[in-house]
Amino acid sequence: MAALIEIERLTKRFGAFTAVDDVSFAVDRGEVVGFLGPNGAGKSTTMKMLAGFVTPTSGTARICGDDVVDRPVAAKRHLGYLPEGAPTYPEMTVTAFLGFVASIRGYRGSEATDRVAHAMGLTQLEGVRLQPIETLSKGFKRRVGLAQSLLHDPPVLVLDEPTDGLDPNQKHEVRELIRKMAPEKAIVISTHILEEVDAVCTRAIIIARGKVLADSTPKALEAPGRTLEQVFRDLTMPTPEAA
Ligand SMILES: Nc1ncnc2c1ncn2[C@@H]1O[C@H](COP(=O)(O)OP(=O)(O)OP(=O)(O)O)[C@@H](O)[C@H]1O
Repeated sequence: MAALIEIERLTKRFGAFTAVDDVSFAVDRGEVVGFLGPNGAGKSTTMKMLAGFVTPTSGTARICGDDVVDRPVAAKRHLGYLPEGAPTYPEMTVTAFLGFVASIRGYRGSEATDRVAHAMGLTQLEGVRLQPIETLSKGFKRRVGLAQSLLHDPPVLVLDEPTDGLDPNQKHEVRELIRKMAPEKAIVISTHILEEVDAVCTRAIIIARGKVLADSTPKALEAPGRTLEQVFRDLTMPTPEAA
């Protein structure tokens, strides 16, 4: 069976600058891929192309077999996407925003209400359900973003720094949630927290200057006797000649 995420030779250029350079990888059900790289490596741009927010310059991306450019609506149906930053519509309450997302996803009546309640439960948002999103702390805003990505229980999740801004307890909760969902889904998370990779990821892809430099299990990358941080630095620190 084909992988749930299939990326082939994906490239994005902004003018003369190549942000994502010939990136290929596939993600199967049950895998949690940690997408790592220094600032500006091309992680968010790759995720935005998967989510259909940025059009690739060349190459292809498919979600559950649907090409994100040729079949954008079908591809988005299979996908939960957490973008960087906070959700839009800051003046909406949490319940109203998630209700709006449920209606866009095609749910009506009690099914919509149940979906919203379930997503709020997974992300522990019940206590702030009637608060406008703009009045929430950074961590709560992040969880609203996560809740909208999970609402339709998609088989593929693309989460751009899901634990950014969360306190240690919430980080733990979100990692547990990702671990719990993992067997049923293909998940890609970008992160700067290397312990997170050890904690939740079955595989790590390291990218720098738009190119994939490593793609392996965290264990294999670390062996023998190296930490993931050392591997990350060795691969991504600019050499004096390149600088
Ligand atoms: N719309 C755009 N126009 C021009 N350049 C862009 C645009 N979007 C991204 N870039 C550039 O592409 C490069 C990759 O950016 P991207 O946001 O994908 O990196 P990242 O790996 O997610 O970084 P970070 O870890 O800082 O979030 C950066 O140099 C960025 O400035």
